[in-house]
Amino acid sequence: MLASIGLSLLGVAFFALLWPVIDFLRDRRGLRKYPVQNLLSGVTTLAYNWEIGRRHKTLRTRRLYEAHQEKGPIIRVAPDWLSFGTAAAVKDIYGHKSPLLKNEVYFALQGEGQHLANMTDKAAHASRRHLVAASYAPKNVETWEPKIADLAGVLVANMDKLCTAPLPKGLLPAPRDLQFDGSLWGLLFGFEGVCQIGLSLKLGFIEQGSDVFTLRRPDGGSTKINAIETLHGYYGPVASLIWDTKTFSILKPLSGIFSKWYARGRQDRFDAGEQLDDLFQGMLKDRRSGERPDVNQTDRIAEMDQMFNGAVDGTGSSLVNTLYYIVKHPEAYKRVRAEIDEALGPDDVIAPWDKVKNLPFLKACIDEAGRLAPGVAGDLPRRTPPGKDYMVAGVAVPGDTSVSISAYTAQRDPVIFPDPEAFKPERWLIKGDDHLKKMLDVYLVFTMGSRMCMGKSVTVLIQSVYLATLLHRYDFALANPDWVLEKVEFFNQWPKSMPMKIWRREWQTTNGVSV
Ligand code: HEM
Repeated sequence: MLASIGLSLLGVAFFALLWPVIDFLRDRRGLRKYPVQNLLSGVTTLAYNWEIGRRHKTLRTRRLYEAHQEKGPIIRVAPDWLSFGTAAAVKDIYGHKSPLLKNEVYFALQGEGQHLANMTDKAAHASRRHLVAASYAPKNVETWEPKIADLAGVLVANMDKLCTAPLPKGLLPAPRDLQFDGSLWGLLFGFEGVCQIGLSLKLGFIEQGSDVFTLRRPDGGSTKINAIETLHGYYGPVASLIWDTKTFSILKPLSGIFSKWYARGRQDRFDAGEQLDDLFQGMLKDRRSGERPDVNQTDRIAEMDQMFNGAVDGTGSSLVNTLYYIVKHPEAYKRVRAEIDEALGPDDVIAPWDKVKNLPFLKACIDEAGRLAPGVAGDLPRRTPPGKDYMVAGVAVPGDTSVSISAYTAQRDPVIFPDPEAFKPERWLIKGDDHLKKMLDVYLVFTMGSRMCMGKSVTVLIQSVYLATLLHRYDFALANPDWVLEKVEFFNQWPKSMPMKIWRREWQTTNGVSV
């Protein structure tokens, strides 16, 4: 009896292992002609999980980019998934007119509720987007700015304490002077800034200089957590497992665990009659009709999950990367500083939005840092419509196949971005032809089309105020000119520590007194 059960199990296991190989050999989709990313990419999606999860000295998006350089413009990254390597694919996959839907990975990401980024039904997505559009509208910057200005004030008070003596020209900072961790403060500011605009949630990260937060548990008790560390600890395994949508279900019960607690706190404030001007408010009370909208609490929790992922990570890592590239490139540093100094007076301690919202070179630095190091680095797979071929970059892709091009790769296409590895903010300021349009047409940091990021105005405000405030008041130096910022990448890119020397600039105030 036992022997026959054993044999049956062996048979099932053998078939389960063999079937993908048979399927690969049958090649019903005709994808075998494309080079594979690794030996198993044509056979099992686990090959993709492996690429995400494995430790390697080169980051995953970089490896994929290099694989495209070596193997060609189309690579099979999973049995039914093609990765593209030329910017020509961007519009076909993500553009306004693209009929492609998000692929099944986004289904897998749906826990009990759905958020905008993982909704796959077009009508439901359009209706949710319409509902929250008024909350995200750029005109709300006026209500968001005081929150960010207050935060920047606390930041400055802390930065002043980290300042060391000015660095004499031509010298390197002493190791003991590398007091400012540009990654830590950037991530903290991004997280706190987004939470204040999104949820009116004051975390106290900038006051305390750490991500420790006390969560109120549903049972009335409280738990201290390292918020950023905890989220990254969760999203690391998620990003590695999610692609194998069946295996991922074991992690699903964990999704939303913290968002539930944050959402409860926000809901309590609403129930107590507080009318807060934040992004969450629109899901509690329709900003147009004043009615209670058709969004349940599980969906609100899901929206928060999305915020604690791309929104805080994207903003935090942009702050870190832009400061890194500026400080590393003396010419850009000088130019952006001159631009900021011209816009702000010596008495402007916190950069007012009104004075920094139209600084072309600062904006170019942010865009260029995003081009080289997109915070949301992972592939955003879309599915071709079933039953017919779909053209991507001039190539017929069979129906019901996943396709993607990572922002990291698209934004290094040398046809659109000559000298692609160089940090050249000035490329965004070239005038006179359709050069800028060509670059924007393939700029994928926020993706594009109907699924484009809704939080761009939020993050642009946070980034402009943070960077202009810091660059106006302080000087920075990395350990040495060759120092390189390291990162961890799962789905988003997380910068590792960036020790810098920080010191107060000296300049003349209007009444001639040096401050
Ligand atoms: C530099 C910062 C940011 C980056 C790089 C970024 C990037 C992205 C990307 C790539 C997507 C598309 C995801 C996909 O297709 O799977 C997205 C969607 C989204 N982002 Fe952002 N994001 C940033 C900041 C924010 C902020 C601050 C918020 C809100 C507070 C936000 C809210 C959203 C929402 C709601 C969506 C879903 C849009 C939809 O599918 O309709 N993002 N973001």
